[in-house]
Amino acid sequence: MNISVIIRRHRLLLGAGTLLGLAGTAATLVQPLLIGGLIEAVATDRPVLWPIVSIAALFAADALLAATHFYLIGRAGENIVLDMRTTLTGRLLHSQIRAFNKLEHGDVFTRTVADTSLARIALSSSVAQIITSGFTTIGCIAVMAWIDWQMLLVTAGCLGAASTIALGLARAVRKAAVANREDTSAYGSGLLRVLGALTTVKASRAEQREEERLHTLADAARGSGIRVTRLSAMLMPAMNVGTQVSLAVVIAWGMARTATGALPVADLTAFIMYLFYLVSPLVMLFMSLGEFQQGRAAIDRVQDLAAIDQEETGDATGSGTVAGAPAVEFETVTFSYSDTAAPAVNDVSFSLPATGVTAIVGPSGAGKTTLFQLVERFFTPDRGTIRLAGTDTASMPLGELRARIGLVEQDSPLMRGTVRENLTYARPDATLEDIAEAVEAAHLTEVVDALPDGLDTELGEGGTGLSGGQRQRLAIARALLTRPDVLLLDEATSNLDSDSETALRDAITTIGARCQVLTIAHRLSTTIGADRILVIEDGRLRASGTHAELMDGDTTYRRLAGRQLAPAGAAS
Ligand SMILES: Nc1ncnc2c1ncn2[C@@H]1O[C@H](COP(=O)(O)OP(=O)(O)OP(=O)(O)O)[C@@H](O)[C@H]1O
Repeated sequence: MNISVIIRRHRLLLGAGTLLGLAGTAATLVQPLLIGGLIEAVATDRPVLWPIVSIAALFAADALLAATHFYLIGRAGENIVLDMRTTLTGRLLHSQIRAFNKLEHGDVFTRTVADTSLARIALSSSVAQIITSGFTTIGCIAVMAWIDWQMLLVTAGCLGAASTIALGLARAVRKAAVANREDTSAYGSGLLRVLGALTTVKASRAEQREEERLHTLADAARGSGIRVTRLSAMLMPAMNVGTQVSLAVVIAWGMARTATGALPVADLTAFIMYLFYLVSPLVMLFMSLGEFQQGRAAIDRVQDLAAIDQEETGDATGSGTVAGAPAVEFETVTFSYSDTAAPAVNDVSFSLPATGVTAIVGPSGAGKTTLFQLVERFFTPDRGTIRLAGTDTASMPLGELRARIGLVEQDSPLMRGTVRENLTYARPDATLEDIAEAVEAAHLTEVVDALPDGLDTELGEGGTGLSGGQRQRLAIARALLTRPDVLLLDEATSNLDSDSETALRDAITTIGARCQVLTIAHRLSTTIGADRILVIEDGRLRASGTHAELMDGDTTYRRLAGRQLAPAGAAS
């Protein structure tokens, strides 16, 4: 994301808002001169109607310009934040899984929600404020010098000292505010971490410990927040003292000079009014500079996140299928998660026909899930080729590749929403007949019929409201709705009751008749019923065959089958 491109896109609104702000400032600056003129007219007995009308018109113009300036800059700011958030969410959704896995979710949340807001303030109101306050400050000083340069020197001395203190304070406020943002972000991340595993926290009786940890984090945020308030609280009084001292000096010296006739009363009044007008823009200038600095730090954080590596979507050169080709083919595929790690998949080759059930078995950490990640192109192989219906997946458009595959993960992520919304997530245009067919193939018809509102039953976060087995079969039905050529299924390791287990096995058999089902099997009943079994160990394909063949010929399979297959303590 390029911030200057985003600003350029909104330059019209920002420019118009700033121009109106400047016009409003000019209107403010003329006011004391006109009031001085009015005083002079009264003093010299000249007609006062015209000065009064001009002052009233100027007040009205000032109010109108200020309101329009505020609205336009606010609107530009909201447009900028929308632009940044839309770009960021797009970049995150299309990011490479490898890069995304490295991110801390709480931090992503803070950058997307809070930092974009700070960036908005910096890019819209702070910049506009710096320009208009700067203009007012320079304008006031210029007019004051024109009225009486000696009194300006006195004022500059007093206000200059106060400004130096204020500048130091503004810098300290900025530093403290950055620390406060980091502390708040740490509390947010901590909270997200705990809420994401609330059942584990409860089961581990860690509520008290987590409460204390979160309290410590929240307390750190309170501490830095109080520091921001303490420093900000001194900013205004520092400027006020400067103003009061300069005001006292200007009034005393000015009155003495008016008494001798060296300074007209109207000039003294105008000078004092400019002195008042000068203070608030000066404070605003310092505060806006501080805000802008804070915003710049936020912009850096947003830009950092937006630079996340993107998935290659691929071109159309790899489209299409080759008639009669195997559904899935691995040819000497090798893949490591990092340069230093041992290969998670090592020189694996196999070929699977258009239909049937293939079970993958192997000890925990053998590389079974990694095979799925490679088929989906969440990661790309270091060596070798993966083909889907005869076409190299590396050259296939990503959308086409994933449309041909159905993926059902072990913990079957369902989302908050109705059963129907969950089912049609990958195919929102599915008809009622399509839904009924997929639900039937996943052996879920009776379950859905028994739900209080059928397909319209609301599920909780992560699909709560259904049993683990039902959740996984719902995920299978969801995958089936896209009519995939290949269904990748990571069987749940959790113990299913015998009804659920039978339903799952029957569903796999039914679906195996219409596409290739590649399942990471944790149950003996699945491998016994499979057309072929691939035994994976240490990333290598060590054997393949039917249950009977492998029981005879492969020691690893025999050992796993003896343990009923699910790797002991598997937690993948
Ligand atoms: N995202 C990742 N980053 C780095 N290493 C990983 C990642 N995912 C898996 N690994 C490593 O790759 C190897 C294979 O993991 P994989 O998840 O494919 O095994 P698995 O056979 O599916 O295991 P399980 O049966 O326990 O689910 C393991 O050594 C694991 O530590």
